[in-house]
Amino acid sequence: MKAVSVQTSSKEYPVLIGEKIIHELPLFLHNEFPQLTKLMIITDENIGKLYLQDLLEVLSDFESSHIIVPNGENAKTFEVYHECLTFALKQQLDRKSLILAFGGGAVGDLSGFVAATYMRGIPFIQIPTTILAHDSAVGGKVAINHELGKNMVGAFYQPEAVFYDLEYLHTLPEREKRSGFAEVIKHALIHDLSFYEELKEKVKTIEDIQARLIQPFLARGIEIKANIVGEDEKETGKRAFLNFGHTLGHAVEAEMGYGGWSHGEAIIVGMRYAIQLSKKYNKFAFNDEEFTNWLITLGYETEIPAEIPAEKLLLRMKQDKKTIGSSITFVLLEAIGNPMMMKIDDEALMMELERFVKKG
Ligand SMILES: NC(=O)c1ccc[n+]([C@@H]2O[C@H](COP(=O)([O-])OP(=O)(O)OC[C@H]3O[C@@H](n4cnc5c(N)ncnc54)[C@H](O)[C@@H]3O)[C@@H](O)[C@H]2O)c1
Ligand SMILES: O=C(O)C(=O)C[C@@H](O)[C@H](O)[C@H](O)COP(=O)(O)O
Ligand SMILES: [Zn+2]
Repeated sequence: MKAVSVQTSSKEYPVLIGEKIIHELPLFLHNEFPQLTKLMIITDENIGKLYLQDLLEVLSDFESSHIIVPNGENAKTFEVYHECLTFALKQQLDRKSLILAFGGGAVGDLSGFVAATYMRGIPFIQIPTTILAHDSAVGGKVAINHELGKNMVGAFYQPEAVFYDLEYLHTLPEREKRSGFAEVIKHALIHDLSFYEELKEKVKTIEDIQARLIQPFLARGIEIKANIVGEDEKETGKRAFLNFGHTLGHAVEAEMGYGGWSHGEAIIVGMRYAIQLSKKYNKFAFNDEEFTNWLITLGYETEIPAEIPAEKLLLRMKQDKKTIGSSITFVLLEAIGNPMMMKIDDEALMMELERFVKKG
């Protein structure tokens, strides 16, 4: 088992990573929450079928209820958020109750937002089940989507702990492995050249993204994220680096209809775009061709579907949370491991966007 401590100004908590570590949860609850009244598990249809029964057995000492929400981005809606609050009220959760977010990033973001707002905040624990969730379960960004923008309604609200049991990863479909690995690549690009080189060396095909092999990469990604969030919990400065690739990525997700492209698929294209901007406006020396070929071998889309007009993406990017006034601010790289922020004007962005839209 590996443990990473996240130390933010609002809360310190452990991220426990390893196979079968879910069995440590009851003791943690007994020790840390001696007055615990009820548990409410929020999970989705897939995880509900695969693992809910096991989790209920692990938690048999506790009074618990569960709600099953739709899979994927369909969980991050106002309707589902409202249903969760209604369920919590009907179950009479109180301020000594605790929510368990059991699933991928969508369940984690939704459940965290429910926990942050129910009775003005009750504790929650993340039990991530995807590769991507090495990112989403850590750092306390919780949110639901609005049709006008991704994660537009949310909070910074840290979990009490993250129990990352890697056994769950064995059932992940290939597409979800790929999606999650995109955030691992992001962590390497913004923070650590040798980590990036190691990823290229060890992950040559999608089959290499397996639970056992990926464990140290997930732990490394979590350490990188924990360090950044520890310094800047509420994104007043360097936390924005974790948004590398997301300005265009979120625009693509929204424009494709949430869930049309997965989060990781969209930020791969977003990172390629930010890399091009970095080369052009920030003297970033980078072998883009080699990077793109690696992504293609791993099965990623590297271009934006032709049916999405560049103008619409530009408008979406203007609603990015890093935009101040009407200036779109990008996370660019000076070198691998050396990110910075830069405002880029619309004309330059449009010019570069045209290159990323798939030619019919
Ligand atoms: N809060 C943050 O800091 C942060 C960071 C990154 C991403 N996110 C958000 O996370 C979401 C994406 O997360 P995700 O990729 O984990 O997606 P997800 O939660 O939508 O899960 C993806 C799919 O995989 C299925 N699944 C999950 N675990 C499984 C398992 N072990 N076996 C089989 N199937 C499984 C789910 O049911 C779903 O259909 C996006 O909404 C994104 O915006 C948040
Ligand atoms: O934790 C962060 O900070 C991130 O930016 C991590 C991102 O991978 C994640 O997708 C996050 O939800 C994006 O945040 P947003 O503020 O752009 O919605
Ligand atoms: Zn992300």
